[in-house]
Amino acid sequence: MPAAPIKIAGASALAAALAVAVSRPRAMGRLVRSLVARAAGTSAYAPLPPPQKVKVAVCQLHVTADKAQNLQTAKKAIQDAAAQGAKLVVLPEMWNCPYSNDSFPTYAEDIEGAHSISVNMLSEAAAETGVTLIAGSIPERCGDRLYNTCCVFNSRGKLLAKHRKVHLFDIDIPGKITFKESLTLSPGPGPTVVDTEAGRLGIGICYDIRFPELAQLYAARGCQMLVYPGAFNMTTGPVHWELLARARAVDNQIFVITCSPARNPSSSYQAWGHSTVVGPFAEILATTGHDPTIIYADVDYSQLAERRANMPLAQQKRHDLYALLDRTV
Ligand SMILES: NC(=O)CCC(=O)C(=O)O
Repeated sequence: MPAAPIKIAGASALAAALAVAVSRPRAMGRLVRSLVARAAGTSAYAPLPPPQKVKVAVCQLHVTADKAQNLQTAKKAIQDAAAQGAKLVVLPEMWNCPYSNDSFPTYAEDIEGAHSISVNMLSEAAAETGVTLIAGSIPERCGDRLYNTCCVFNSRGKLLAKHRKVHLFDIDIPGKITFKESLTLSPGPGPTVVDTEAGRLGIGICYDIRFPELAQLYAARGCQMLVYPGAFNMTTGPVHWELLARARAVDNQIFVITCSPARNPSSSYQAWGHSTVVGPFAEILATTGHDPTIIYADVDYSQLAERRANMPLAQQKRHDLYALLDRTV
């Protein structure tokens, strides 16, 4: 049997490198760094967007069983936030459907296809208003699988990235809350770092916030802010929601946004609400209760360098001590 042809990704890259080396030596440096990073299995570090202040808007939306109404609500919130000067707008987890395993398959859309009414509305709204949009999440259908997926759009309405929730919310606290996302949803393949006009962002969805390693990885990749659309519940929400957001912020000296749906008494799942923006000293920059609202915060990325100079935790880490091995004498 003839051997299968081997695709050598490096071959075309080498040809490109030679052409660039001759005509543009500085671009050559960037290309080499990206090839080295690729060979090392890491992603190439694009230069960070310049330090900037960003007005963020966190939209705590009233979500109902009426999808068309949910789309209207989200669109109006994006427009209102932009009218207030926000440059980064965040929507909650599952803003286009009730948070239930019965609803996910019914409301799911093929995000990559041309006919996703949610994606089309989001893209148009981002372009019309000129905001960077972290579009909460919606149920995504891809082949025979469903995902809990967050789409990120730039200010021209281009889909920059999509994060599929990597840690599914399977919980059983008898008498309080039992929910199993894994009955209908599949976990996403991995982390999502996205360079936007509003900074380098690391995306997680709700339960993802419970896993500090994901946040650490984002911080190590140069993210300036972690954004978690979420819908905590009435049992864990009061105790853990703000604690987790502040923990991710203080551990990584980074900005954190959480964005929940408003509480809807007629829904089977009662969301905790309390959307919040946290600064890199774990300080609350903006927060709210459980009603529908938009909260705003002025995020100043220069505070990252300041806080990290005050306490250079990343340099002080004792990586030599943290392997998960017990020391034997
Ligand atoms: N939608 C979710 O992932 C909910 C997570 C949650 O409530 C928690 O306690 O964690």
